[in-house]
Amino acid sequence: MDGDSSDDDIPSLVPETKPRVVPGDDDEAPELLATSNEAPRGKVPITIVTGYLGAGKTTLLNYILTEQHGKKIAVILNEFGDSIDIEKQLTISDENSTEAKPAPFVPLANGCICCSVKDIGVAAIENLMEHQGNFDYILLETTGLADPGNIAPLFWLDDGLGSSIFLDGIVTLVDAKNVLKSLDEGFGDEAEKLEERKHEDGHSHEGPLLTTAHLQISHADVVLVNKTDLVSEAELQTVVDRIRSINGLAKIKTTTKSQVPQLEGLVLDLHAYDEVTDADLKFASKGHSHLDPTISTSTINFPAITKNQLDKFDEFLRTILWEDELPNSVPHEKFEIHRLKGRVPIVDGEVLLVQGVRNVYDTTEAKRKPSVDEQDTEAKLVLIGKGVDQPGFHKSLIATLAGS
Ligand SMILES: Nc1nc2c(ncn2[C@@H]2O[C@H](COP(=O)(O)OP(=O)(O)OP(=O)(O)O)[C@@H](O)[C@H]2O)c(=O)[nH]1
Ligand SMILES: [Zn+2]
Repeated sequence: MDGDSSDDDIPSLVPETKPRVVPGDDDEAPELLATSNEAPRGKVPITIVTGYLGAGKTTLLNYILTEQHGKKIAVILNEFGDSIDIEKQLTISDENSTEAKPAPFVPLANGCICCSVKDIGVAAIENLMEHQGNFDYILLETTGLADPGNIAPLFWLDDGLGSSIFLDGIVTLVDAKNVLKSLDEGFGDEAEKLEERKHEDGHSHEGPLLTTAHLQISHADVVLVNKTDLVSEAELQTVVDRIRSINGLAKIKTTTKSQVPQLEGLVLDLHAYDEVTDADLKFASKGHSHLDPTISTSTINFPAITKNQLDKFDEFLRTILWEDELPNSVPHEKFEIHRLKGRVPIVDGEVLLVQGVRNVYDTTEAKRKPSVDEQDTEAKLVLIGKGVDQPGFHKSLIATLAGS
């Protein structure tokens, strides 16, 4: 397959500067955004809080706004008056202030500031950034129907907002009582739309339903299974197992009233888009249940690659992420990748870390740990999505690396 692939387009995988690659429109040459390889110091981290209608997102943010956690957090709620409690806080804060309200940002007693906007648009965040110094963390609640895969690249990419903000991770709230139904049928209007679409297309054999609930779980770095008070132990376990089978990489915690046992690592400072630890990937590779017919997690294990194979490895990533194809014409069923993480040791070199969300991906080199053990010779690529558990992935990767 070397024939028509133009070598000029292959981004360097030996990053003095970190390549961040975005596919252009179909006929455009891909755009390559160079960024510095430094930790995102000086940038404000943002955690996206997503989850289905009524799952407990606002309850979580409310909880954080009133907790004493010693952090200055800016909370952006996507709907004004979304929660009565927040409204109350807004009112109280306004009363305390003598000035005309410089809406929409309201300082709260514990050092947080709160903003309520209809649109989670870029403008709200730019407005917020003018308050820089007043806070050191941003939490953003998306609407219940949001697809986090579309939002994440907004903050992950280095142009525009990404220069002052970095994406720390995605937290998905799940309603323990309703999530299984949402996964099987969609939710309310969505169920009807999905049903309609099926009829319009005339594809009754389209395969299993991909709902918003799937998208929110497959992109999550942390899943909080909330409303545990409404289900039995056994039901809760079923829910957790189903979520685990969809997303083998996410941390899963159960909560009532969105009361997370700790913020650090569960809502804040997730580092989901910069670190790729061996432990994360090992965990993901364990489960092979197929409890969900639509989305699953799959791991490709392969030997460490050589420096000469870096371009080939990148070709593999580009082909699966941008073209939804397996290179080397390996036959396959249709697939769709939502999230990707990998650790790929380079023989006599560093370890390549790979991050992907939908068709955007990023590679960085991490220093090898001094101890030489198994993780230095084994590479792992974890894929979350539709149809990612086909043996063709492994076959195609090995063939591509071999350069045939
Ligand atoms: N029983 C029970 N109710 C809960 C729990 N957590 C939240 N609720 C209630 O569920 C309702 C919805 O919670 P919200 O926090 O507004 O949910 P949301 O995800 O922000 O909802 P939308 O913004 O409408 O998508 C509220 O009435 C909450 O009080 C819980 O653990 N158990
Ligand atoms: Zn809400």
